[in-house]
Amino acid sequence: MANRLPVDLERLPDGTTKWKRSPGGLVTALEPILRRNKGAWVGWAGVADADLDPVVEDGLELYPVPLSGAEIRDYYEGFSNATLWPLYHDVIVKPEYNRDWWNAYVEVNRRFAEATSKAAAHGATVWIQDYQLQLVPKMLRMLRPDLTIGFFLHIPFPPVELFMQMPWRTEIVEGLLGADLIGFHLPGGAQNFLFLARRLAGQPTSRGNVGVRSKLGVVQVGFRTVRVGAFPISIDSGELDEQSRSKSIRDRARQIRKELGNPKHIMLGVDRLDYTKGIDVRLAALHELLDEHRVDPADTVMVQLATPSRERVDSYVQMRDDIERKVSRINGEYSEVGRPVVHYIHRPIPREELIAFFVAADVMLVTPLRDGMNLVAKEYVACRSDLGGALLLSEFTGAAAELRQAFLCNPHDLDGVKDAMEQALNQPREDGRRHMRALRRQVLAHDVDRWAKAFLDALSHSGAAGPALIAPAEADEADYTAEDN
Ligand SMILES: O=P(O)(O)OC[C@H]1O[C@H](O[C@H]2O[C@H](CO)[C@@H](O)[C@H](O)[C@H]2O)[C@H](O)[C@@H](O)[C@@H]1O
Ligand SMILES: Nc1ccn([C@@H]2O[C@H](COP(=O)(O)OP(=O)(O)O)[C@@H](O)[C@H]2O)c(=O)n1
Repeated sequence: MANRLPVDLERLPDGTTKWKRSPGGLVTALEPILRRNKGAWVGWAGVADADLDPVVEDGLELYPVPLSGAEIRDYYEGFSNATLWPLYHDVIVKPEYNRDWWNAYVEVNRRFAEATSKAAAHGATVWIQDYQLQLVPKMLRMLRPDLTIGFFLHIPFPPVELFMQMPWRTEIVEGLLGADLIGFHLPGGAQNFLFLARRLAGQPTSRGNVGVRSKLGVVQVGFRTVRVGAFPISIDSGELDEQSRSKSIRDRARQIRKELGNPKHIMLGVDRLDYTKGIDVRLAALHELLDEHRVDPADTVMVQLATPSRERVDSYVQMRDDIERKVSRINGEYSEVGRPVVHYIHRPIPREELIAFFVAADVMLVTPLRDGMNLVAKEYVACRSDLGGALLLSEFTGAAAELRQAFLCNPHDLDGVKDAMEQALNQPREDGRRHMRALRRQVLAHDVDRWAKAFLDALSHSGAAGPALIAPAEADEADYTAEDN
């Protein structure tokens, strides 16, 4: 179950409807998993007031949950994306704490819990995805104690000092504790959560370090044991590797280079248009490198593919204006007629076209100020069987914990980003091949199947379905406390 179905319903001008792929990495990651495992997907169809019966679409069983226009405003755009999203992403913009939005969040979470309670067979396993649905685990457990419930958070779980701003912090922690297993991308998020479970919910927890896909943390909630772990998500890397080797993609990649004027260097950004992604940072870096004659506008091109996202949320409206102003300033100062330095596309791009761009690009720009994982970084690597290309990667992405051979940068340090960009543009070919080989080893070995298997194996060994992985009795008495620290 996730806020969005893997497809959005599109209403066409002639009154008919069709389904189209919905945006974001959560769908990229989960769609192939569900397809292979024959599960049902409960979620919103992406438009207001679509009260639809369950459907089978392209082999996937979908259970649409309706949202009214007011709920989209208050639950989705409001509490999910103007409160939780900025709070969990280091308060890059100021989170808004609005009581009406909170009430809508509770109400919609209840609707998701009820819809799932009706759809799930006796004793089924339910996997709840992401920050929009943090109250569902507890609500669903109350409705259906027979279920095994997992929860995975796709965005960062914030440091305790920031989470404590949340007026409904205890309700959220208690909501999550309804699950048998709570997964985060990184051990740090799991550890932040364990601290809050002690501090806010007053539950005893384990104190040792959480590992990656190992050494789960434990929260004792009455007679129930809730496990907490780190499971970095990934992509269907084998499939992408294969697709990117096809003749049609190779031909299209060559054609893209030609259409861009066969420049010496193509830099590429691929993101939802979101202030967390640091699109402004890479544009500022490029602008200064051009000013300092460290990048030559005659032989370098940047392409920014930006999927429209959350377009009615104020901070997104402002950010779009800022990005578009930066793009036109660079082009105004450095482009020639018919040869822009920055190509900016604010539309969704077909999947095959995107893969061809990955194959064509010499430097991939991934510069978020904060990102739970960032699947684009992994997709680029999976598409480079030729061992060409370079990845510029922000340290503040989940992906940076695994992709250590990238050109890592701190997006808050503009000089550092500029240096890393320049190095990536000019790296010697043999060094590039060595780095890309190592990156590919990581991404191809740790694919999305492995992620899902690690999570679901841990879930099947927990809660209603089996014995504790770390039995409370095994833990040192001193490891358990309900007091603050
Ligand atoms: O549904 P939207 O509001 O249009 O947003 C799209 C999705 O964005 C977020 O994706 C995250 O999940 C990725 C996969 O785990 C991860 O790589 C990335 O760092 C996250 O930002 C969001 O978490 C999803 O719920 C949204 O559907
Ligand atoms: N213009 C774009 C931008 C991203 N995407 C896809 O959207 C997903 C983004 O995932 P992500 O984990 O990097 O970031 P979020 O958008 O989930 O925060 C990737 O699978 C991209 O390939 C796209 O299809 N078209």
